[in-house]
Amino acid sequence: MSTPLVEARGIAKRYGPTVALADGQLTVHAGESHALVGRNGAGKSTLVTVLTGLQAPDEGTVSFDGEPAPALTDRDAWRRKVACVYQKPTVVPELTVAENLFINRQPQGRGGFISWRRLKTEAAEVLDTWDVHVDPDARTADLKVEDRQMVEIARALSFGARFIVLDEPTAQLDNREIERLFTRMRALQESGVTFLFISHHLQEVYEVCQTVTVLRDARWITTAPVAELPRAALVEAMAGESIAAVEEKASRGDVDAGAPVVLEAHGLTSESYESIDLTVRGGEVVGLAGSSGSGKIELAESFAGLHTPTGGTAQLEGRRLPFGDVTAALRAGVGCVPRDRHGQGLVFGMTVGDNATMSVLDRLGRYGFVGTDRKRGFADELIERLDIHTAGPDQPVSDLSGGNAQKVVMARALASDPRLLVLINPTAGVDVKSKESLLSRMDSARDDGTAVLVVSDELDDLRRCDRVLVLFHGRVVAEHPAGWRDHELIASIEGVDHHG
Ligand SMILES: Nc1ncnc2c1ncn2[C@@H]1O[C@H](COP(=O)(O)OP(=O)(O)OP(=O)(O)O)[C@@H](O)[C@H]1O
Repeated sequence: MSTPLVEARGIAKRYGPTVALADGQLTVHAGESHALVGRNGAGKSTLVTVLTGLQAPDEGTVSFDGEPAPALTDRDAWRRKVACVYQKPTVVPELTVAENLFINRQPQGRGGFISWRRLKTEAAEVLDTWDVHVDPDARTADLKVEDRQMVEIARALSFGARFIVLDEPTAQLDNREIERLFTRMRALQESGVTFLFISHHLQEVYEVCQTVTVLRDARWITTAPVAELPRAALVEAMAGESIAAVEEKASRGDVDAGAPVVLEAHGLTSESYESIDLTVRGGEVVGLAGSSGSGKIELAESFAGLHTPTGGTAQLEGRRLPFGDVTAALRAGVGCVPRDRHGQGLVFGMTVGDNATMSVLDRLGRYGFVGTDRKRGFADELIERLDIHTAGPDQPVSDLSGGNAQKVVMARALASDPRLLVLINPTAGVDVKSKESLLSRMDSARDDGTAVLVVSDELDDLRRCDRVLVLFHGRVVAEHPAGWRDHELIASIEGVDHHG
């Protein structure tokens, strides 16, 4: 067989007592799209930091095309080999696309000054070569996520790298954008680009990859052509147990039509949506679906104080819900899993336990004093209930894997026993098994009579809802009671069965 483009052998990496990787292996051949999958905390991101030269492994070797990887300090040599496009942008938002493409290597004109004209022409050339339709003069912050990802890919390719790691690239994209990304990936693959694709959406692995590597508990488990590893076997490799145990079916009881209305909104309007009327009863789970510009996220954020309507009212259990104030919304009884766990969800300098319990400190102890044991016990219970992979409540949240950090956000939203639970893409970045445990937390909140509003691009999440409202250009255009067929929901999300 030909020399692999990338080969990592026996990679070990420890952080103090935590073994992030004990035996990481990866062999990627030129021209393939290779999936890297595993449960939250399995070691995927750790392997990527080693493969991209951001960290040296404690043990093991990496080679590219049969040659040992460059020295860690030789950043230019690494840039010519590999790049990773993360969920969080690595481009500078305030700069233009052209400036980002040539950051730190601007073409120089006469007298050593930066030649802005040349910079723009060369940027346009790079974008053109890789068929990226983005204005080089656009401010990067104004780009849509999919365009920002393409600019990052083009930048990596312009350095000479032909191996691109995509770390959960679909997490913030809607269905149509995902299809476009896959089309671009296939085209780039034909031009000789090789991808390592990390995703918790296994159907995507089957759609766009030819080979898959599974990590579990910090170890390499298997590498196989995707065609030879059916879904059940793949989940079993990831979870170490059979699929039946992982995906026990959810039972969804009917909502009590006489249950009291918990949330009632009238005529809600903002720059993102218009004239929205909405009611959610106790024990009811209402889904909000729509494409990325539909206003569904802003609408849900309005109830948690994260987005401010310009008109209309909302009442929570008969009391007016204050807008634009997160603390007031929390006090009024709203728990929220926000869309951005980095910006809105977690305090990264604090421990897992402090983050999970910070919204309920006043309830854990009187007069602001909280017994450490009490808090610890409460945090331990949340960690256990949500299956959070951590060394314990004292571990800083910044040390957690992405999916486990998301579970801490969920723990915090549930800790205050909210009357209304607002969940925005709650299962983003969460592995198959943890997804079940998160969704079953949603089910038990419903059983306790909580009203739940969930925004998601995941059909699996929306299937758990009693009804799904579809937004299109800021208006509710369809309502689907539970039991809808996938194609019906997708058609109304895409605006096919109505005239928005
Ligand atoms: N800087 C760090 N300090 C301490 N522990 C860390 C650090 N980075 C990662 N870990 C630990 O290493 C383990 C592997 O984490 P990693 O981020 O590689 O997992 P992952 O497979 O990418 O998970 P996810 O799917 O949730 O993103 C986890 O237990 C994590 O808590």
